[in-house]
Amino acid sequence: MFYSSDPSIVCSFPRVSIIGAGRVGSTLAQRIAEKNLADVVLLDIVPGMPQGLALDLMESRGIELHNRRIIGTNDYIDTAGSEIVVITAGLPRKPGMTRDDLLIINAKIVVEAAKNAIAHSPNAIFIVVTNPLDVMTYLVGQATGLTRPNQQGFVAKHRVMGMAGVLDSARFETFIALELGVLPADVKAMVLGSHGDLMVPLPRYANVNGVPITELLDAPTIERLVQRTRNGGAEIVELMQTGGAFFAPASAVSVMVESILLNQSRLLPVAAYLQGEYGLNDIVIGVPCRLGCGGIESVLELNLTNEEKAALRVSAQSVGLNIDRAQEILTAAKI
Ligand SMILES: NC(=O)c1ccc[n+]([C@@H]2O[C@H](COP(=O)([O-])OP(=O)(O)OC[C@H]3O[C@@H](n4cnc5c(N)ncnc54)[C@H](O)[C@@H]3O)[C@@H](O)[C@H]2O)c1
Ligand SMILES: O=C(O)C[C@H](O)C(=O)O
Repeated sequence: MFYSSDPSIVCSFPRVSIIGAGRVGSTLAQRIAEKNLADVVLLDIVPGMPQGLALDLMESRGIELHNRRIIGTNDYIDTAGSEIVVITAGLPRKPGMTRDDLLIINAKIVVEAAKNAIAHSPNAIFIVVTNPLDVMTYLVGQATGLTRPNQQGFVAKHRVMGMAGVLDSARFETFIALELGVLPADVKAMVLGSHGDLMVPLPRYANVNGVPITELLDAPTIERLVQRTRNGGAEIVELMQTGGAFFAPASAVSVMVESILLNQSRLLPVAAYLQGEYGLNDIVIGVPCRLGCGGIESVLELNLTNEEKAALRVSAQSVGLNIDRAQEILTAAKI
């Protein structure tokens, strides 16, 4: 016997919209659905493609034992009311390119995506993935208005962030675990700064179940692992020849989504809009943040050495130059 439902009770799962249903976007949709975190809307400009991916993912639900809905679409109207919007739309780099070489082409795509998404989900938290990551996150902050003061002078910068540090840290942890032959989950590391050659891995903070790696590895070995981490994205681009990494990037975004939706307050390296933290202003760069239901709950200011501070500053300067470049291009194109 079924009881009739009370119409005032609305049972709904959170909704995460993913703009760009390519390799990172579609893998992320799978991770979110299979972790039973949220219903997913996959949006892409290619007609039929996100719809096909969504149907394929829906058909795996009975086998994977979850009941999350996955919708594929080319229309932002279907993203309405999303708690989180993840932007992966844009081109990946090819062998020989830097991430900064994607600046011009991806800036326009990302700004358009951000404007469309916030128009339909005004309360959403934005997670940017598209490269060059720090600059794209800055542009999303501007395009959505989240990093500008509203009429009451309030800046909703906690609702916009970029994913890079979780991935770069996972790479550093992987290389440490491979070197030492230990379980990857026992290794903890933190990589700050921009998502590029000037990223700032922090060996001082890396450890295996609390034992600092400086007690387990000699300085030249640590330096080799740091350099491999800095080159981690390019290493995969060179091997694959047709685009970049997507399994680990999707895992990295999914832990950020999880920490927000489940209000876990995890301390993760996140590309955040800074207003004075670490002596940096009006810039997006990777720093340790607590992620909870409101987005970025706080930025943790580590007691960095002078050398680490200088590396972070150099990293931020290069992001700043590219932000200026992107803004000139967008202004010239009247976007
Ligand atoms: N931050 C990171 O750590 C990280 C990690 C991996 C990839 N990335 C970046 O993420 C981006 C996507 O990578 P990918 O491997 O998924 O690439 P991909 O080519 O597989 O997918 C990109 C998708 O974006 C879509 N797209 C293009 N313009 C669009 C628009 N205007 N609106 C909606 N969709 C649009 C394309 O049709 C394509 O399906 C790249 O810029 C890549 O460099 C960043
Ligand atoms: O390296 C790339 O171009 C993709 C991504 O930023 C990565 O680090 O894997």
